[in-house]
Amino acid sequence: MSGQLENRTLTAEWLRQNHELYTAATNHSFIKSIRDGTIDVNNFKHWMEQDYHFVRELVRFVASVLQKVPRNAPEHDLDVILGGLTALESEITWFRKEANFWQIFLERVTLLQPNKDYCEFLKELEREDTPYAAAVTAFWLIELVYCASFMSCLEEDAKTPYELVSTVKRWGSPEFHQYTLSLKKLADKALENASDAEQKQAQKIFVRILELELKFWDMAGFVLG
Ligand SMILES: Cc1ncc(C[n+]2csc(CCO)c2C)c(N)n1
Repeated sequence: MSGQLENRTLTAEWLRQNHELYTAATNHSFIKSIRDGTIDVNNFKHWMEQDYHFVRELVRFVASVLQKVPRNAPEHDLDVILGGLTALESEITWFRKEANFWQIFLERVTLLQPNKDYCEFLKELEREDTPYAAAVTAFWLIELVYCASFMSCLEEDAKTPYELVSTVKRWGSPEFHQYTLSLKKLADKALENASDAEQKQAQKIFVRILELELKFWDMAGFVLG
């Protein structure tokens, strides 16, 4: 019963409506190459150096979501977002440690256009005129794409290379999946309380994020000489 009820939420409806784009963003050839063990390590390094800088911008975005949590919301709602924000600190530490292992110099990275475009979009979402409903929906989806992508690399028949297992466990773990479900609940609750115009705005942002995620993976495929 709960499954059926869950499917009537707006987030579930938008996932259905954008099934093709969502599948493209979560079954990308980059992820498939990790899953089947054929990944070129240079592609992986390339993704990692770009993603580190993206995650740094994401810190500001998540802080903006935190500020928008309505004051009359249950305490738990603020705690969920705060948990996401604090998790980013260990995320950044992890990136630095991994970068050391892979001999990546994070401070020398040139941001590529798809990354710049995504960070610019985050800046738009950080603005005060982006309502909470749209912002928390965006946050949920950004996390979901990574969770769904990396979960596939942990399936029983996956041949994920040993050196990448710790990476895929970060985002493909059951704990992280639970976290994305907590965010989904917050997003659906906020969307239910939002006006039609705000719902439409959130829906547009939803599609834009899937497009940007797809382009971000595409970027990982290009290895600079
Ligand atoms: C392009 C891009 N999109 C989404 C994520 C996902 N993500 C960002 S931070 C974080 C951990 C939160 O605790 C996760 C899962 C990413 N890294 N890069």
